[in-house]
Amino acid sequence: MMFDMKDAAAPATHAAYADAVATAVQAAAAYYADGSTPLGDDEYDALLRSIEAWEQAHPGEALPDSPTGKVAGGAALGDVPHSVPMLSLDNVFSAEELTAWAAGLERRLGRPVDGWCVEPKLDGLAVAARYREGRLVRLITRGDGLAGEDIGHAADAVLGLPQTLAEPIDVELRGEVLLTQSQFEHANEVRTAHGATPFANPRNGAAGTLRAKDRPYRIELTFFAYGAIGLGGLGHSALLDRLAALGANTAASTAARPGRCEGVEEVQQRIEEIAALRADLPFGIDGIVVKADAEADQEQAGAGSRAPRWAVAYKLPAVHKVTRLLGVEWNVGRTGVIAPRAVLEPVEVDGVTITYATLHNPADITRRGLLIGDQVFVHRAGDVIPRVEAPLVDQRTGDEQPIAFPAVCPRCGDAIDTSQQRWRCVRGRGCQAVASIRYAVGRDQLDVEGLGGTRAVQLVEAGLAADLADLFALTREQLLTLDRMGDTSADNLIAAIAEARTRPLNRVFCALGVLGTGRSMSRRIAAHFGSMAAVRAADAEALAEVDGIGPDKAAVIVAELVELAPVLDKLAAHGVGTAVTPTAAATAAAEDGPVGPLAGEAVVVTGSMTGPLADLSRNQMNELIERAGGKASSSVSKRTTLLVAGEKAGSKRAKAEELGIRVISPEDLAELVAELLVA
Ligand SMILES: NC(=O)c1ccc[n+]([C@@H]2O[C@H](COP(=O)([O-])OP(=O)(O)OC[C@H]3O[C@@H](n4cnc5c(N)ncnc54)[C@H](O)[C@@H]3O)[C@@H](O)[C@H]2O)c1
Ligand SMILES: [Zn+2]
Repeated sequence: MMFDMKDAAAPATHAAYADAVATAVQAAAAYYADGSTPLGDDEYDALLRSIEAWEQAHPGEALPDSPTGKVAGGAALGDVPHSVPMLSLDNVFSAEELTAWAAGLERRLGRPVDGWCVEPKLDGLAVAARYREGRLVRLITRGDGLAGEDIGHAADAVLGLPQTLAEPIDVELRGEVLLTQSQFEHANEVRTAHGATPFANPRNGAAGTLRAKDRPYRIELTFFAYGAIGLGGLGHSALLDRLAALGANTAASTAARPGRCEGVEEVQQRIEEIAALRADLPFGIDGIVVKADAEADQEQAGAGSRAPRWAVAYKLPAVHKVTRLLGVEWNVGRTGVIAPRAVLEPVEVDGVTITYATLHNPADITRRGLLIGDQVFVHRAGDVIPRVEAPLVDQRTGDEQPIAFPAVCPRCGDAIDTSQQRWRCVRGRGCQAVASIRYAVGRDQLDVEGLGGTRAVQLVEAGLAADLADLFALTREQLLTLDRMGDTSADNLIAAIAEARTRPLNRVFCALGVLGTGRSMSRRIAAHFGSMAAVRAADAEALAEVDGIGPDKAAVIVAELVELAPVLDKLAAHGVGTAVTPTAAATAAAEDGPVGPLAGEAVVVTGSMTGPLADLSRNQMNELIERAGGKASSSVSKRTTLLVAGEKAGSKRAKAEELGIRVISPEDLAELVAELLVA
């Protein structure tokens, strides 16, 4: 199967072994007390496996407080004795281990197992619920397996755990109590509203809630029954049906319903099915439990001191991991929604490294009580976007900082509509329009003078322009309808726009604001394809041929261009960006290599320009160099062949001299490319 947890190597020395035991004991104590462990479950499991490995290699030397072989690792206690011990489960981590385990059970029985039951391993806490004449009289935790804690005070708030059964019988139900995802979200909302610290994850919340007494608020939990004492004569799947008939909630009410399987192959298949459902289940599972279904098989197999021999947990990779919240970014979507995103210290969850997680909306941040610098639980399952669950409040150092909420739209600077949970720029879609027009008319793109600041806002608000292509359709009469727009400014603006019509392809492309394509990438794309039509016709593979575009970026560019199709069509209709630039490839093919006064040169420009080049921006300089057949770049390296050093050239000049690179002045360069300057 796809899940594989490598056995950790045994500690090398006795001291390392003792350290490992101490770490595990501490983690388990925190985990069973209120779930506040700093270890992810897979880290704990790996630690336990390494402890086991050492103990197997050193028989008789195990430390007495070692967690191996104990229910709850010996960390939980209680004073209400259990009628029948409440055991844990042995684990397997792969299809091979499961097959070996099943074969072992059949060897022990001396016959094939008479059917299996496969069900979700609910990620909560085991409880025993005692009923007398059908009425709930006692609710107890698992504790150390022999005795647990009385948590009767919490019974009221546990949904799916009936106060009265459908029949007046004496019975003890066993099952799991957990917080569903929505119960967890609600719990943290209620807790932060009461000034209490949020729960780090649902399991932690379930543990804390079951224990707590006299809280000024109520948090609901959910019960799933999966066993009973006193309902003999039934196989496991029949027992589950009976529990449901008595009125208890079981996993049969969920998409991951328990099912009987005949052979191990069928078991494997159902495991895959339930694993695939995991991300969409409204509650957490940390594995899948496989049980021999027949009562006769169960009785004959019996139990060890920690776990039954007729059932096993097939563990799924941990979906909760602890990492650090480094910051929060606020991104404005195309419709103006302002969404916060958590920036995380990279952490691997289920084979994928995560650096971002969703925070949904500002209320969500408040509800989770997050601070920058917090250790947080992140959750990732399947292809769902990872989410931050909550901080580990007792790991705080005091250096954590509050998360700053934006006061104005981070994209256009206008006000934010905070009346809904999802914050939105008051401009809605117009926010994108203003920002994208402002970018498009910038000095290094279309360079339209007189369209900065409020003019772009006015055009968008008057409905005269929704994107950069609309600028080319503007008439003098339309402009004159705008506030504070006189004849002269209207004429000037019309003239500036007319001039922008003739901008070369690289600048028009850059003006589109396609993700990941700044000035220099736009130059490369323009040089490679030669026309907007060729860029639009390119698929990801063709785009990936451009220097610096990998397959991921190529796919993003293709997707963005598809979205921009209406804008590109309008631009083409206005004749903007349609001029054909001789492509680098065509030039090379025709002339056996690039041509021009800077052919073959890798050029870097530094310092301020003087002489004939004094007025050129850095972008214009780079364009000039490329028109002259050179390759412009921004940093000096061994590949650089020419440095143009203007006034106040600093470290780049020093580095070029150190590398023995030819250094010339702006005037020298102007002379070299004089032909192009005249044109
Ligand atoms: N992160 C940590 O620091 C830390 C510390 C201690 C333990 N743990 C985790 O706890 C687990 C060990 O705890 P455990 O002893 O409670 O055992 P377990 O969780 O591996 O398995 C036994 C438990 O599974 C539960 N369960 C859920 N669904 C069930 C079903 N359908 N049928 C039967 N039982 C079902 C029951 O509560 C049962 O007691 C390990 O997986 C470990 O990762 C983590
Ligand atoms: Zn905005």
